[in-house]
Amino acid sequence: MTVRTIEWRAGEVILIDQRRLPRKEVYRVCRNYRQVAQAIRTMVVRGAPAIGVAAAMGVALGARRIRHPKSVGSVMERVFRTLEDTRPTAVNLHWALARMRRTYEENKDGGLELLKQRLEDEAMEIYEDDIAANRRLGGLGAGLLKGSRRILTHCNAGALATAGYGTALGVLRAMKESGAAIDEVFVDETRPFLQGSRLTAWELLKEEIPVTLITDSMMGYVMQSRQVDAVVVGADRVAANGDVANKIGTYTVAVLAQRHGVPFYVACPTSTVDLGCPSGADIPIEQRSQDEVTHIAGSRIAPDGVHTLNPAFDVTDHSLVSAIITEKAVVTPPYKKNLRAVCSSTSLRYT
Ligand SMILES: CSC[C@@H](O)[C@@H](O)C(=O)COP(=O)(O)O
Repeated sequence: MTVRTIEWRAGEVILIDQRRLPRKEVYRVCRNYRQVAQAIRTMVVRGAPAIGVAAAMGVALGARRIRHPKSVGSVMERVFRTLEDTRPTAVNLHWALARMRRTYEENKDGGLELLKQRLEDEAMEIYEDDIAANRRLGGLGAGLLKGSRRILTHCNAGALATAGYGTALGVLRAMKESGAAIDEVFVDETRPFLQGSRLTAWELLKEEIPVTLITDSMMGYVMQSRQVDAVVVGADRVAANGDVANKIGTYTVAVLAQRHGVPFYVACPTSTVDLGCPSGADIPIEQRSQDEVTHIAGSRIAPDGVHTLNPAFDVTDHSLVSAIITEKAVVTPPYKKNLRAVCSSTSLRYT
């Protein structure tokens, strides 16, 4: 099955609208960088690697529409700033924009047409690199999870959350491709945005991987009743000490996994590791609209005027993480030393 999450087509960015899944497969066409920024902000496209790729394509779109060489500097600064400000937690967004900015700096004096081409090439390379990284980490993860037949995942870390293939779901895909038996994948629905029930369940069904949907409040029950052999989730940012920011509720899964002796794995490309961020306490946590909590699919489910909280992510302490599966290696504790060794030594600080 091929899910086309994101595509560059002759100067347009085509995105599957993830807000409409699973009921409708609708594709949105972004013709300028502002539309890409809006798509990221409103979760048409979501998932750390996918929003990084979308932002990179947004930069290429921004450059493409420049007509006068004199305005390059001011327009490009606006493009970078607008895309930077879309979502704060997923470091892949800032990582991809840093890559695009380097390309911009290296080519800004070489003529407008060349600059446009170089930015488009770089965005396409970020796209291809992400798929390649997912495939590699999927293979490494499949080796690590060998023998785990009942797996639990949270949120959506699939093809929809990346340029393709997926991270946590990439591991499951690679397991299936290698002939490993998967008896059951528990997917919790992941309130409030329901990435688990709407997106992960949809992807796994299409992939013909056995999926059992549970509500978030059932996680403890399935672990306590010994129905789960391993947990694998994605990540939005991994700090230098191995603390992991991921979708709200991940911390709860990790605590339960430790309580019940279930290994808790994080699957992410090294573009999700932020060596410039010392610990989870330094990761900015996005706070989203209260409507996501008070409404489901447009219907109000809470009384008018109720106070809500809507942090989109939480941080799982590295002591709860059994291993971090990247495209370069499976990283185990001590994370501070081993993450630095595995990732490149470049240590940019992304905010
Ligand atoms: C490979 S995706 C990893 C994470 O980005 C994913 O688990 C997640 O938390 C997505 O959050 P979202 O708010 O849907 O963008």
